[in-house]
Amino acid sequence: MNAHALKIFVIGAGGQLSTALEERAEQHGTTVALLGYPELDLSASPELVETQIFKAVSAFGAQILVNAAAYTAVDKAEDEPELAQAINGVAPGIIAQVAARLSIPCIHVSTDYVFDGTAEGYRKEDDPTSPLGVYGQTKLSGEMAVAAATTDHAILRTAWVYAPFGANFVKTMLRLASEGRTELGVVADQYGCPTSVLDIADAIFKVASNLNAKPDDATLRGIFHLVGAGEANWAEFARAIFAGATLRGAPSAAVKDLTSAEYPTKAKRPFNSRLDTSKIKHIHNVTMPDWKLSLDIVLDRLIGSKKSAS
Ligand SMILES: NC(=O)C1=CN([C@@H]2O[C@H](COP(=O)(O)OP(=O)(O)OC[C@H]3O[C@@H](n4cnc5c(N)ncnc54)[C@H](OP(=O)(O)O)[C@@H]3O)[C@@H](O)[C@H]2O)C=CC1
Ligand SMILES: Cc1cn([C@H]2C[C@H](O)[C@@H](COP(=O)(O)OP(=O)(O)O[C@H]3O[C@@H](C)C(=O)[C@@H](O)[C@H]3O)O2)c(=O)[nH]c1=O
Ligand SMILES: [Mg+2]
Repeated sequence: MNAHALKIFVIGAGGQLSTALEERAEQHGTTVALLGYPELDLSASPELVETQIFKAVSAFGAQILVNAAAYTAVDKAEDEPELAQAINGVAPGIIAQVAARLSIPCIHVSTDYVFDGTAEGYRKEDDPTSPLGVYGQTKLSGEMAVAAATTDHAILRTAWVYAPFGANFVKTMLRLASEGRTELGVVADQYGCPTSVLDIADAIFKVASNLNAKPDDATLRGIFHLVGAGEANWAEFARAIFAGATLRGAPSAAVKDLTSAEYPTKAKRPFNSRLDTSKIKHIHNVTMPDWKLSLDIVLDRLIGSKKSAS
């Protein structure tokens, strides 16, 4: 182990992002420690949550604190607003307070669902927020709690996250096809930027290193949009997944375009979730790959490499 390795403490374990951070720590020359459920329950009393996190983070001697935990069940959140608010709205403020007490930067992760998706084009960091549902509302209050607790923060808004592990849209599509579904209806009127969690993790290591190197540089702090390059609607994303599955000899399904009205869900989703990433590129020198290239990497891990045509 590198004695000079940056020490990063991650809240959350077993989720898409926490798993990716753990997996990629070494190749970034960092040492990562994680604390997640069930050892830590972010919906427990704020006093208990703060005590547990403070103890673990200070014992590790962390130089950066990353919150990778969240309540991410968008529809279920409509029925459990208090639980979602405790985890997404309140806990991030406690985590950021611990970072402030220890004088270390806090990196927090948020979502495109803080926007209502009614504006055209790509959203910038200071565009007005207006979440449509409980998940987005609670994530927005988490952003505000972090900002209120410490100026030494980076809030990274990402979207449409997929990974070779955990629960995500790519794995859901592949599973439905492998269960024998030959046609799937998928919404084609919600647009956004699919993002590989492997790219998010790489960006977080870069941002962590920048924050650590320049503790007094305010321009490195604040809100940043961090999504895969390019754009898609969910039906296009599904078609790309199945095209990749076919090339790898795995089961695929035909995709039928649906409107959101034809695919009713408990929570409303934004129609336009496209995020502009020029700020993080300019300030942190983070360039996100095209989502189609990153999808290939994730599909290689999930179902193997492409079969050669000859
Ligand atoms: N997934 C997506 O499409 C998107 C995610 N984001 C944001 O990215 C971040 C990472 O999300 P991602 O990794 O994809 O999410 P996952 O759902 O894969 O992981 C969430 C993690 O939070 C943990 N968690 C949930 N409840 C608690 C609790 N009460 N106490 C402690 N830990 C808890 C989960 O643990 P357990 O599994 O044990 O419940 C899990 O490890 C989150 O901030 C999310 O809001 C933003 C945009 C899109
Ligand atoms: C499974 C399925 C989903 N859909 C639709 C529902 C939804 O509009 C879209 C994607 O489905 P999901 O369940 O992955 O959507 P959802 O859980 O809303 O995904 C969101 O998760 C949270 C955590 C975020 O922060 C967002 O960025 C976004 O990634 O596709 C279909 O149209 N057909 C299907 O067969
Ligand atoms: Mg979901």
